[in-house]
Amino acid sequence: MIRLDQLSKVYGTAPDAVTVLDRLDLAVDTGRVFAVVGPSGAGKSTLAQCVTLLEKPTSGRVVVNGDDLTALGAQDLRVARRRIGTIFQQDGLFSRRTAADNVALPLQYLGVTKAETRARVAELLDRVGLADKAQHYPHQLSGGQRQRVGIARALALRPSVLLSDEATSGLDPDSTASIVRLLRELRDDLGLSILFITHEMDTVLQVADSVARLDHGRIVEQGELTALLRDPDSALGAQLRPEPLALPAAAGDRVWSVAYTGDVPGDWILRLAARLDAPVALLGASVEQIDGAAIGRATLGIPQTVDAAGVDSALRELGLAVRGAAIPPLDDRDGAARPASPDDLPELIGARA
Ligand SMILES: Nc1ncnc2c1ncn2[C@@H]1O[C@H](COP(=O)(O)OP(=O)(O)OP(=O)(O)O)[C@@H](O)[C@H]1O
Repeated sequence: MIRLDQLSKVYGTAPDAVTVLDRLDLAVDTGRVFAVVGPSGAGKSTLAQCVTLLEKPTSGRVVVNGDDLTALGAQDLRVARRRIGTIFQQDGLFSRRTAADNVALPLQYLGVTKAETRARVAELLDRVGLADKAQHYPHQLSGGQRQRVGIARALALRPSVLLSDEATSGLDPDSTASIVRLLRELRDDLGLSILFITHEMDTVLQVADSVARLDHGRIVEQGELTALLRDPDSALGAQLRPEPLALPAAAGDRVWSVAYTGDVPGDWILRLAARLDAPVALLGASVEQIDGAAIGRATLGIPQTVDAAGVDSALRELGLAVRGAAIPPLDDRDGAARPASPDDLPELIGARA
Protein backbone atom coordinates (compact mmCIF):
# COMPACT_ATOMS: atom_id res chain seq x y z
CA MET A 1 0.00 0.00 0.00
CA ILE A 2 1.03 3.60 -0.45
CA ARG A 3 0.17 6.48 1.81
CA LEU A 4 0.80 10.19 1.54
CA ASP A 5 0.95 12.05 4.84
CA GLN A 6 0.62 15.82 4.74
CA LEU A 7 2.60 15.94 1.49
CA SER A 8 3.53 19.46 0.42
CA LYS A 9 5.56 20.92 -2.40
CA VAL A 10 6.56 24.56 -2.47
CA TYR A 11 8.56 26.01 -5.34
CA GLY A 12 10.74 29.07 -4.80
CA THR A 13 11.29 31.03 -1.62
CA ALA A 14 9.36 33.78 0.15
CA PRO A 15 8.05 36.21 -0.97
CA ASP A 16 7.78 34.41 -4.33
CA ALA A 17 7.07 30.92 -2.94
CA VAL A 18 4.35 28.96 -4.77
CA THR A 19 2.61 26.15 -2.88
CA VAL A 20 1.78 23.55 -5.54
CA LEU A 21 0.82 20.68 -3.21
CA ASP A 22 -0.72 21.59 0.11
CA ARG A 23 -0.68 18.95 2.88
CA LEU A 24 -2.14 16.07 0.88
CA ASP A 25 -3.35 13.01 2.76
CA LEU A 26 -4.37 9.91 0.86
CA ALA A 27 -3.95 6.15 1.06
CA VAL A 28 -4.14 3.50 -1.65
CA ASP A 29 -4.70 0.09 -0.09
CA THR A 30 -3.38 -3.14 -1.50
CA GLY A 31 -5.47 -4.30 -4.45
CA ARG A 32 -7.20 -0.93 -4.96
CA VAL A 33 -7.25 1.71 -7.68
CA PHE A 34 -7.26 5.28 -6.38
CA ALA A 35 -7.84 7.98 -8.98
CA VAL A 36 -6.75 11.59 -8.56
CA VAL A 37 -8.57 14.00 -10.85
CA GLY A 38 -8.21 17.72 -11.26
CA PRO A 39 -8.14 20.56 -13.74
CA SER A 40 -5.05 21.78 -15.55
CA GLY A 41 -2.60 23.32 -13.10
CA ALA A 42 -4.12 21.54 -10.07
CA GLY A 43 -0.78 19.88 -9.28
CA LYS A 44 -1.26 16.39 -10.75
CA SER A 45 2.13 16.13 -12.47
CA THR A 46 3.88 17.54 -9.42
CA LEU A 47 2.09 14.92 -7.32
CA ALA A 48 3.32 12.13 -9.62
CA GLN A 49 6.87 13.44 -9.38
CA CYS A 50 6.74 13.77 -5.60
CA VAL A 51 5.31 10.26 -5.17
CA THR A 52 8.26 8.81 -7.07
CA LEU A 53 10.60 11.21 -5.28
CA LEU A 54 11.86 12.53 -8.63
CA GLU A 55 10.90 15.84 -7.03
CA LYS A 56 11.71 16.11 -3.37
CA PRO A 57 8.59 17.02 -1.37
CA THR A 58 9.06 20.14 0.76
CA SER A 59 7.43 18.36 3.71
CA GLY A 60 5.32 15.32 4.49
CA ARG A 61 5.88 11.63 3.89
CA VAL A 62 5.50 9.08 1.10
CA VAL A 63 5.04 5.74 2.84
CA VAL A 64 5.22 2.49 0.82
CA ASN A 65 4.50 -0.74 2.68
CA GLY A 66 5.29 0.98 5.98
CA ASP A 67 8.59 2.60 4.90
CA ASP A 68 8.88 6.36 4.63
CA LEU A 69 10.69 6.98 1.33
CA THR A 70 11.32 10.64 2.16
CA ALA A 71 13.55 9.58 5.08
CA LEU A 72 15.88 7.42 2.96
CA GLY A 73 19.35 8.34 1.78
CA ALA A 74 20.19 8.28 -1.94
CA GLN A 75 21.38 4.67 -2.03
CA ASP A 76 18.40 3.22 -0.11
CA LEU A 77 16.00 5.40 -2.09
CA ARG A 78 17.26 3.96 -5.39
CA VAL A 79 16.34 0.50 -4.13
CA ALA A 80 13.05 1.55 -2.51
CA ARG A 81 11.92 3.30 -5.72
CA ARG A 82 11.68 -0.12 -7.36
CA ARG A 83 8.54 -0.69 -5.30
CA ILE A 84 6.79 1.91 -7.46
CA GLY A 85 6.32 1.13 -11.16
CA THR A 86 5.39 4.12 -13.32
CA ILE A 87 3.54 4.60 -16.59
CA PHE A 88 3.15 7.96 -18.28
CA GLN A 89 1.23 9.46 -21.18
CA GLN A 90 4.33 9.15 -23.34
CA ASP A 91 5.14 5.44 -23.35
CA GLY A 92 8.86 6.24 -23.15
CA LEU A 93 9.87 3.20 -25.19
CA PHE A 94 13.21 3.12 -27.00
CA SER A 95 12.39 3.13 -30.71
CA ARG A 96 15.41 1.00 -31.68
CA ARG A 97 14.61 -1.73 -29.20
CA THR A 98 11.99 -4.40 -29.67
CA ALA A 99 9.10 -4.72 -27.23
CA ALA A 100 10.98 -7.56 -25.47
CA ASP A 101 14.20 -5.52 -25.24
CA ASN A 102 12.31 -2.54 -23.84
CA VAL A 103 10.75 -4.70 -21.11
CA ALA A 104 14.15 -6.27 -20.39
CA LEU A 105 15.84 -2.91 -19.71
CA PRO A 106 15.26 -2.61 -15.95
CA LEU A 107 16.30 -6.24 -15.47
CA GLN A 108 19.48 -5.78 -17.50
CA TYR A 109 20.22 -2.62 -15.53
CA LEU A 110 20.11 -4.66 -12.32
CA GLY A 111 22.34 -7.37 -13.77
CA VAL A 112 19.72 -10.13 -13.84
CA THR A 113 21.03 -13.12 -15.81
CA LYS A 114 20.14 -13.46 -19.49
CA ALA A 115 18.14 -16.66 -18.97
CA GLU A 116 16.17 -15.16 -16.09
CA THR A 117 15.55 -11.97 -18.03
CA ARG A 118 14.31 -13.89 -21.05
CA ALA A 119 11.88 -15.90 -18.93
CA ARG A 120 10.62 -12.86 -17.02
CA VAL A 121 10.15 -10.77 -20.19
CA ALA A 122 8.16 -13.60 -21.81
CA GLU A 123 6.00 -13.85 -18.68
CA LEU A 124 5.43 -10.06 -18.59
CA LEU A 125 4.55 -9.74 -22.28
CA ASP A 126 2.16 -12.65 -21.87
CA ARG A 127 0.67 -10.92 -18.82
CA VAL A 128 -0.14 -7.80 -20.87
CA GLY A 129 -1.41 -9.83 -23.84
CA LEU A 130 1.49 -9.15 -26.18
CA ALA A 131 3.33 -12.49 -26.27
CA ASP A 132 3.12 -12.47 -30.07
CA LYS A 133 4.57 -8.96 -30.40
CA ALA A 134 7.83 -9.53 -28.54
CA GLN A 135 10.00 -8.85 -31.58
CA HIS A 136 8.00 -5.86 -32.81
CA TYR A 137 9.51 -2.39 -32.65
CA PRO A 138 7.45 0.45 -31.09
CA HIS A 139 6.54 1.91 -34.52
CA GLN A 140 5.00 -1.48 -35.42
CA LEU A 141 2.62 -1.30 -32.44
CA SER A 142 -0.58 0.68 -31.81
CA GLY A 143 -0.70 3.35 -29.09
CA GLY A 144 -2.53 0.96 -26.76
CA GLN A 145 -0.02 -1.82 -27.44
CA ARG A 146 2.91 0.52 -26.77
CA GLN A 147 1.28 1.50 -23.50
CA ARG A 148 0.98 -2.23 -22.65
CA VAL A 149 4.70 -2.66 -23.26
CA GLY A 150 5.23 0.30 -20.92
CA ILE A 151 3.11 -1.42 -18.28
CA ALA A 152 5.06 -4.68 -18.70
CA ARG A 153 8.30 -2.74 -18.24
CA ALA A 154 6.89 -0.98 -15.16
CA LEU A 155 6.11 -4.40 -13.66
CA ALA A 156 9.53 -5.89 -14.40
CA LEU A 157 10.90 -5.28 -10.92
CA ARG A 158 7.76 -6.59 -9.21
CA PRO A 159 6.56 -3.28 -7.70
CA SER A 160 3.75 -3.23 -5.16
CA VAL A 161 2.54 0.18 -6.35
CA LEU A 162 1.77 1.27 -9.89
CA LEU A 163 1.65 5.00 -10.59
CA SER A 164 -0.21 5.91 -13.76
CA ASP A 165 0.22 9.55 -14.80
CA GLU A 166 -2.25 10.34 -17.63
CA ALA A 167 -1.39 6.92 -19.11
CA THR A 168 -4.63 6.66 -21.08
CA SER A 169 -4.77 10.30 -22.17
CA GLY A 170 -4.55 10.51 -25.94
CA LEU A 171 -5.60 6.89 -26.50
CA ASP A 172 -8.76 6.08 -28.46
CA PRO A 173 -11.74 4.75 -26.43
CA ASP A 174 -11.11 1.07 -27.31
CA SER A 175 -7.43 1.25 -26.32
CA THR A 176 -8.36 3.11 -23.13
CA ALA A 177 -10.93 0.43 -22.27
CA SER A 178 -8.38 -2.34 -22.84
CA ILE A 179 -5.74 -0.59 -20.67
CA VAL A 180 -8.37 -0.08 -17.96
CA ARG A 181 -9.27 -3.80 -18.10
CA LEU A 182 -5.59 -4.70 -17.83
CA LEU A 183 -5.05 -2.40 -14.83
CA ARG A 184 -8.02 -3.94 -13.03
CA GLU A 185 -6.69 -7.43 -13.75
CA LEU A 186 -3.29 -6.42 -12.36
CA ARG A 187 -4.98 -4.95 -9.30
CA ASP A 188 -6.80 -8.23 -8.67
CA ASP A 189 -4.14 -10.77 -9.73
CA LEU A 190 -1.05 -9.07 -8.32
CA GLY A 191 -2.69 -7.09 -5.51
CA LEU A 192 -1.17 -3.86 -6.81
CA SER A 193 -2.03 -0.50 -5.28
CA ILE A 194 -2.67 1.70 -8.30
CA LEU A 195 -2.52 5.50 -8.10
CA PHE A 196 -4.23 6.67 -11.28
CA ILE A 197 -3.73 10.35 -12.05
CA THR A 198 -5.89 11.72 -14.85
CA HIS A 199 -8.08 14.55 -16.09
CA GLU A 200 -10.46 12.10 -17.82
CA MET A 201 -13.63 11.63 -15.77
CA ASP A 202 -14.98 8.83 -18.00
CA THR A 203 -11.87 6.75 -17.42
CA VAL A 204 -12.20 7.24 -13.67
CA LEU A 205 -15.68 5.72 -13.82
CA GLN A 206 -14.23 2.65 -15.53
CA VAL A 207 -11.16 2.13 -13.37
CA ALA A 208 -11.37 3.62 -9.88
CA ASP A 209 -12.36 2.17 -6.54
CA SER A 210 -11.80 5.54 -4.84
CA VAL A 211 -11.37 9.08 -6.15
CA ALA A 212 -9.91 12.34 -4.91
CA ARG A 213 -10.30 15.72 -6.51
CA LEU A 214 -7.22 17.92 -6.49
CA ASP A 215 -7.72 21.66 -6.88
CA HIS A 216 -5.05 24.32 -6.41
CA GLY A 217 -2.83 21.73 -4.75
CA ARG A 218 -5.43 20.63 -2.22
CA ILE A 219 -7.62 17.58 -2.02
CA VAL A 220 -11.06 19.17 -1.89
CA GLU A 221 -13.08 15.95 -1.82
CA GLN A 222 -12.35 12.22 -1.75
CA GLY A 223 -14.21 8.98 -1.22
CA GLU A 224 -15.28 5.62 -2.62
CA LEU A 225 -16.40 5.99 -6.24
CA THR A 226 -19.88 4.54 -5.77
CA ALA A 227 -20.45 6.47 -2.52
CA LEU A 228 -19.57 9.74 -4.27
CA LEU A 229 -21.87 8.91 -7.18
CA ARG A 230 -24.70 8.09 -4.80
CA ASP A 231 -24.19 11.19 -2.66
CA PRO A 232 -26.73 13.76 -3.90
CA ASP A 233 -24.63 16.60 -2.44
CA SER A 234 -21.23 15.54 -3.79
CA ALA A 235 -19.73 18.01 -6.26
CA LEU A 236 -17.17 15.38 -7.32
CA GLY A 237 -19.97 12.84 -7.87
CA ALA A 238 -21.78 15.40 -10.04
CA GLN A 239 -18.62 16.05 -12.05
CA LEU A 240 -18.03 12.35 -12.57
CA ARG A 241 -21.61 11.81 -13.71
CA PRO A 242 -23.10 15.07 -14.93
CA GLU A 243 -26.78 15.84 -14.91
CA PRO A 244 -28.62 14.34 -17.90
CA LEU A 245 -30.02 16.94 -20.28
CA ALA A 246 -33.67 17.24 -19.42
CA LEU A 247 -36.84 18.17 -21.28
CA PRO A 248 -38.58 21.37 -20.14
CA ALA A 249 -41.23 20.91 -17.48
CA ALA A 250 -44.89 21.42 -18.26
CA ALA A 251 -46.49 24.66 -17.05
CA GLY A 252 -47.53 24.27 -13.46
CA ASP A 253 -44.92 21.59 -12.70
CA ARG A 254 -41.95 21.98 -10.38
CA VAL A 255 -38.66 20.40 -11.49
CA TRP A 256 -37.06 17.88 -9.13
CA SER A 257 -33.50 16.70 -9.68
CA VAL A 258 -32.92 13.39 -7.90
CA ALA A 259 -30.19 10.79 -7.44
CA TYR A 260 -30.21 7.10 -6.48
CA THR A 261 -28.78 6.76 -3.00
CA GLY A 262 -29.36 3.04 -2.59
CA ASP A 263 -31.26 0.17 -4.14
CA VAL A 264 -34.15 1.69 -5.99
CA PRO A 265 -37.10 -0.44 -7.20
CA GLY A 266 -37.36 -0.63 -11.00
CA ASP A 267 -40.91 0.75 -10.97
CA TRP A 268 -40.09 3.67 -8.67
CA ILE A 269 -41.75 6.32 -10.87
CA LEU A 270 -45.05 4.46 -10.76
CA ARG A 271 -44.72 4.02 -7.01
CA LEU A 272 -43.85 7.68 -6.50
CA ALA A 273 -46.88 8.78 -8.50
CA ALA A 274 -49.08 6.38 -6.50
CA ARG A 275 -47.75 7.66 -3.17
CA LEU A 276 -48.19 11.29 -4.15
CA ASP A 277 -51.47 10.58 -5.89
CA ALA A 278 -50.21 12.90 -8.66
CA PRO A 279 -48.68 12.54 -12.13
CA VAL A 280 -44.88 12.33 -12.24
CA ALA A 281 -43.26 13.29 -15.56
CA LEU A 282 -39.83 11.86 -16.38
CA LEU A 283 -37.92 14.72 -18.05
CA GLY A 284 -34.44 13.17 -18.15
CA ALA A 285 -32.63 10.18 -16.70
CA SER A 286 -29.47 8.11 -16.74
CA VAL A 287 -29.21 4.78 -14.97
CA GLU A 288 -26.19 2.49 -15.13
CA GLN A 289 -24.27 -0.08 -13.17
CA ILE A 290 -20.86 1.06 -11.93
CA ASP A 291 -18.71 -1.25 -9.87
CA GLY A 292 -21.75 -3.40 -9.12
CA ALA A 293 -23.86 -0.50 -7.83
CA ALA A 294 -26.89 1.04 -9.55
CA ILE A 295 -26.09 4.71 -10.16
CA GLY A 296 -28.92 6.91 -11.35
CA ARG A 297 -29.92 10.50 -11.91
CA ALA A 298 -33.32 11.70 -12.96
CA THR A 299 -35.12 14.96 -13.55
CA LEU A 300 -38.83 14.91 -12.73
CA GLY A 301 -41.75 17.24 -13.24
CA ILE A 302 -44.32 17.16 -10.43
CA PRO A 303 -47.29 19.54 -10.07
CA GLN A 304 -46.45 22.50 -7.83
CA THR A 305 -49.65 21.82 -5.92
CA VAL A 306 -48.11 18.63 -4.48
CA ASP A 307 -46.69 19.16 -0.99
CA ALA A 308 -42.88 19.42 -1.31
CA ALA A 309 -42.16 17.77 2.03
CA GLY A 310 -44.29 14.82 0.90
CA VAL A 311 -42.28 14.51 -2.32
CA ASP A 312 -39.04 14.63 -0.36
CA SER A 313 -40.05 11.88 2.05
CA ALA A 314 -41.57 9.69 -0.69
CA LEU A 315 -38.30 9.96 -2.65
CA ARG A 316 -36.28 8.96 0.41
CA GLU A 317 -38.47 5.93 1.06
CA LEU A 318 -37.74 4.79 -2.50
CA GLY A 319 -33.94 5.13 -2.10
CA LEU A 320 -33.67 8.51 -3.85
CA ALA A 321 -32.69 11.99 -2.71
CA VAL A 322 -32.99 15.52 -4.04
CA ARG A 323 -29.67 16.60 -5.48
CA GLY A 324 -27.86 19.58 -4.03
CA ALA A 325 -25.00 19.67 -6.55
CA ALA A 326 -25.27 20.46 -10.23
CA ILE A 327 -28.90 21.46 -9.94
CA PRO A 328 -30.12 22.94 -13.22
CA PRO A 329 -30.24 26.75 -13.27
CA LEU A 330 -33.44 28.45 -12.22
CA ASP A 331 -35.83 29.00 -15.06
CA ASP A 332 -38.48 31.47 -14.10
CA ARG A 333 -39.14 32.68 -17.62
CA ASP A 334 -42.64 31.30 -17.69
CA GLY A 335 -43.02 31.25 -13.95
CA ALA A 336 -43.73 27.53 -14.10
CA ALA A 337 -40.61 25.44 -13.84
CA ARG A 338 -38.38 25.85 -10.85
CA PRO A 339 -35.80 23.30 -9.76
CA ALA A 340 -36.00 22.13 -6.18
CA SER A 341 -32.90 21.67 -4.07
CA PRO A 342 -32.35 20.80 -0.40
CA ASP A 343 -31.77 24.52 0.23
CA ASP A 344 -35.30 25.14 -0.93
CA LEU A 345 -36.82 22.52 1.30
CA PRO A 346 -37.30 24.59 4.49
CA GLU A 347 -39.05 27.18 2.35
CA LEU A 348 -41.04 24.57 0.42
CA ILE A 349 -42.26 22.73 3.48
CA GLY A 350 -42.93 25.92 5.38
CA ALA A 351 -40.15 25.43 7.97
CA ARG A 352 -38.26 28.46 9.27
CA ALA A 353 -34.52 28.41 9.96
N1 LIG B 1 9.27 23.98 -11.17
C1 LIG B 1 8.21 24.76 -10.92
N2 LIG B 1 8.37 25.99 -10.40
C2 LIG B 1 7.31 26.77 -10.11
N3 LIG B 1 6.03 26.42 -10.31
C3 LIG B 1 5.80 25.20 -10.83
C4 LIG B 1 6.87 24.30 -11.16
N4 LIG B 1 6.32 23.16 -11.66
C5 LIG B 1 4.98 23.36 -11.64
N5 LIG B 1 4.68 24.58 -11.15
C6 LIG B 1 3.32 25.14 -10.98
O1 LIG B 1 2.58 24.22 -10.23
C7 LIG B 1 1.22 24.21 -10.64
C8 LIG B 1 0.79 22.79 -10.88
O2 LIG B 1 1.47 22.27 -12.02
P1 LIG B 1 1.28 20.76 -12.49
O3 LIG B 1 2.04 20.61 -13.77
O4 LIG B 1 1.62 19.84 -11.38
O5 LIG B 1 -0.30 20.73 -12.74
P2 LIG B 1 -1.17 19.63 -13.51
O6 LIG B 1 -2.38 19.43 -12.68
O7 LIG B 1 -0.33 18.44 -13.83
O8 LIG B 1 -1.55 20.40 -14.84
P3 LIG B 1 -1.77 19.78 -16.32
O9 LIG B 1 -3.00 18.89 -16.25
O10 LIG B 1 -2.00 21.02 -17.15
O11 LIG B 1 -0.51 19.06 -16.69
C9 LIG B 1 1.14 25.12 -11.86
O12 LIG B 1 0.61 26.35 -11.46
C10 LIG B 1 2.57 25.26 -12.29
O13 LIG B 1 2.80 26.51 -12.89
